[in-house]
Amino acid sequence: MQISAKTLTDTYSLKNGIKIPVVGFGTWQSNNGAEAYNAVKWALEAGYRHIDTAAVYGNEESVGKAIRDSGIKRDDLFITTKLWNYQRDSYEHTLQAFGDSLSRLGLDYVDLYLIHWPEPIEYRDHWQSLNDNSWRAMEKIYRDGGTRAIGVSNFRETHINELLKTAEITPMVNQIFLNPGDQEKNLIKYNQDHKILTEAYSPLGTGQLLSRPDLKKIANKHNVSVAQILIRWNLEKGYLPLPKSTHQDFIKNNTQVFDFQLDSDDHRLLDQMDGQGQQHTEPRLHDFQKIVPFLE
Ligand SMILES: NC(=O)C1=CN([C@@H]2O[C@H](COP(=O)(O)OP(=O)(O)OC[C@H]3O[C@@H](n4cnc5c(N)ncnc54)[C@H](OP(=O)(O)O)[C@@H]3O)[C@@H](O)[C@H]2O)C=CC1
Ligand SMILES: O=C1CO[C@H](CO)[C@@H](O)[C@@H]1O
Repeated sequence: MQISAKTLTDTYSLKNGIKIPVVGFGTWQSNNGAEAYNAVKWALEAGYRHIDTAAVYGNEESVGKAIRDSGIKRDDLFITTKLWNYQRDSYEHTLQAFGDSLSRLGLDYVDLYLIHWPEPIEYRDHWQSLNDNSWRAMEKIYRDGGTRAIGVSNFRETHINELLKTAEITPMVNQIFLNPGDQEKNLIKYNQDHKILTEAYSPLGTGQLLSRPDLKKIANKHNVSVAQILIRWNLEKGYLPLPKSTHQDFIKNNTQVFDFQLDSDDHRLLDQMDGQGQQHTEPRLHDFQKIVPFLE
């Protein structure tokens, strides 16, 4: 399918008019230090201008340093970070968590700030009020210019419906697990109806989709990699993929998604993959407490 984007710097528009580059670079499981630093450095060299991180990834310092060292004008970059569960038991803690993320990144503002998960296990019995409090703080951060857009991640229809009952500013983005194996058609329609841009996390299924023979067949037909097919599928659907890699050759390969297009046979095969393989799941939060000591 033809798409209007021709490069990584082409953009979608959020409902508040802010432009967001059509592909973002993922950084989960890129360790703070040389790994995350080099990955972001290579991504920026390869042409990415949109970087996705999160407090819980533990790498905001290295991500921020690579951004600052790149010499690229801040205005030309789009940086997302996310509010982690443990830091959002109150309005004040959300404000504090945001300030901590900004200092770790070494930036004056971010472009997008997301609530990372709607229903942290510990707060399950009162997730509505938890989200209301965090969202009020997100609105303040937005109004104060700390972020150019606000949104949510892993929210289902019910979570957004609840949020909309009290929100003064409505979410601009919903970042969800999305790839041909889990196509989330209803949630995407809901996002579209509410002018919420859908961002696709784990577009390569955290690497698990890359060895599928049916995808390899499509990739071979176009003489590209499976990763390129999956990123291109997202773009042709109008979503915003966030592929991650720590290898310079993969990082470059994943940018080359504008010189070929999927045909109707490919789309039919890709559509049939819905529901096959890994599906959206909620993590056990305790696992993350151990790996990110500064958030405990
Ligand atoms: N909001 C949320 O709750 C979540 C958000 N995310 C965001 O989405 C991003 C992407 O999702 P993620 O689950 O990390 O993984 P992806 O689906 O992007 O897959 C990444 C894996 O694919 C490998 N890979 C990447 N490109 C290639 C290639 N061209 N050839 C071969 N292998 C390749 C990587 O290898 P290697 O790294 O070794 O190079 C890595 O193992 C995250 O990094 C994060 O920013 C992810 C999960 C949850
Ligand atoms: O962004 C994230 C990285 O992946 C984790 C899943 O294992 C998520 O919990 C988290 O939201």
